Amino acid sequence: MTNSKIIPIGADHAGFQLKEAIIKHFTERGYKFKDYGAYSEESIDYPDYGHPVANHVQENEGTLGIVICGSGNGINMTVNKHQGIRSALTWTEELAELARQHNDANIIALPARFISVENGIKMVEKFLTTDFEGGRHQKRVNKIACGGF
Ligand SMILES: O=C(CO)[C@H](O)[C@H](O)[C@H](O)COP(=O)(O)O
Repeated sequence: MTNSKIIPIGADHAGFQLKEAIIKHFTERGYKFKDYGAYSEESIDYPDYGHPVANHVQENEGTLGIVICGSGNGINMTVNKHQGIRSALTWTEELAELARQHNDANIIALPARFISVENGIKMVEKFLTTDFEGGRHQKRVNKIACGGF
């Protein structure tokens, strides 16, 4: 993915600080974001910030998104309810890379309370710069959509 596409990002209060750090780091490197909030550490509900990111990815083919909450699970579950969204919860760079290479993930979900900011940034870097490998993985990804049931 080039850094010309707008990257939708959303987090709950637990992910707010990591979201801000990611936006700062990558904006300085020429990436552009659509920040769907949250905009502070005031307690709010993660689905309200995950759904807009999923909508953005659905409406903009080829876009990759970022969602963050405390464990990563709640907001990951939220975005995966959307048709065509394949969101991967990751906590290592290799998992972020594999999510793109093997699963063609279009959203990365980060567990802010269990990773460092540095690790979060490294995972996002891998996620945004790794391509789907296709080949044997394409037919498996096609089967995720449950079209055969
Ligand atoms: O959705 C979650 C759990 O799957 C996230 O980790 C939330 O950030 C967490 O539940 C928020 O917890 P809090 O006690 O309300 O800060």
